[in-house]
Amino acid sequence: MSSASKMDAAKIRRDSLLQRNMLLSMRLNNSGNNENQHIGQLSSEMNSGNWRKSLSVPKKLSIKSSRVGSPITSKVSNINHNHSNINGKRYSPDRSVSQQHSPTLNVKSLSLNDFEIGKKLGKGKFGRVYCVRHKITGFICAMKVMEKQEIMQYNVQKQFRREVEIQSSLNHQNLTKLYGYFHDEKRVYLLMEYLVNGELYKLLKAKGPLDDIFASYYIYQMADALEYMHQKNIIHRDVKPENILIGFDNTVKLTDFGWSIINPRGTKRKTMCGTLDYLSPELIASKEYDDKVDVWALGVLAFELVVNSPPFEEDSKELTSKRIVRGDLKFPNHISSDAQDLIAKLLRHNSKERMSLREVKQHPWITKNKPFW
Ligand SMILES: Nc1ncnc2c1ncn2[C@@H]1O[C@H](COP(=O)(O)OP(=O)(O)OP(=O)(O)O)[C@@H](O)[C@H]1O
Repeated sequence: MSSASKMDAAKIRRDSLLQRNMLLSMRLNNSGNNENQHIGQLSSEMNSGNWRKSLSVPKKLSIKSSRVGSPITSKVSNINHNHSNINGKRYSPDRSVSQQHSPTLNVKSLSLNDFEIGKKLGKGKFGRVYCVRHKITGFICAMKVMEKQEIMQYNVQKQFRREVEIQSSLNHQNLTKLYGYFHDEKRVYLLMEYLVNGELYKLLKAKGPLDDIFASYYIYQMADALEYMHQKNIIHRDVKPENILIGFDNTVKLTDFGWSIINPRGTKRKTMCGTLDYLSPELIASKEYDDKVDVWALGVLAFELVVNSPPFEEDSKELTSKRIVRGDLKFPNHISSDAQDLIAKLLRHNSKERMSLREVKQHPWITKNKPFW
């Protein structure tokens, strides 16, 4: 190895360690955070309502460490400093995430009292997500807290059950893992893998557009995740940067399975869903569709990563829809010809002509950039 590449390798290792240490030095505290105090006061007594009914979540919580080994020098290594600003207890500095025990916990027997509640990571339509630490094992994960009343009020019990069932049935390095869930009188708590570097959407806003090395690495990982889902007859239906979280070493993970659906091979769907900029022509035209809608969304994602805006964006929804249906795709001059070729092959109006996810992973844009990941 040349001395320059040795230095690069050392820097990559340092960046990787820095990220890991940031997580380890995270402090968790309930003080000064009313919402957290509120959660802390909750009764942890479990009841046996309908919430458990028909859910096939894993009985055991088997927690594994993050992947170790760094690819590209981290463009995201600095975006997460806010995660270390939590006041309170400090984790033991001599235990890295990868060295944490892999405890096997019975999820059903867990309660809120078993966790220290840390920083609020975000808020969705039906709940808030916190970084939490399991008190006995020291394991860190993300906890999504949802009010039962809200779930019932909006009549989304069925959608919620499906989301939990689908997410807990998936096991892939580029899909956010759901370890399990428990509930008490008022709330349901989902325990998920904690993705330390937040949403891809925020990275794009802060540092986009991405260069081909980063963008191709992210697209490769998403293609692999979607191929795995499609092999299991599951369509995600809401691929977009807001639903992609970044972990260590630029690992990206698809999340939010709220729109995901099990779609047996050969059958077609009709429900309109997703986010306009990422909708395929067949969805816009309310035609029948299949898993190729995710392939289209991957093309929109690839375009957004390298250009920093979605390909058919216009001032109004109507104009955007028209451009999508027309297939009015234009590339800025600076986009590499390999990237253009891949994106154009993903954004084919006729869904049958869209490139397969396997072909995506072997496309020259991917293979030429792979050595630099
Ligand atoms: N596993 C996780 N690790 C780290 N941060 C997370 C994790 N899950 C969610 N978050 C953060 O919490 C925010 C809220 O997540 P949540 O899943 O509740 O809603 P959402 O997917 O953003 O929106 P919606 O509920 O509208 O679909 C996310 O935007 C993300 O920033």
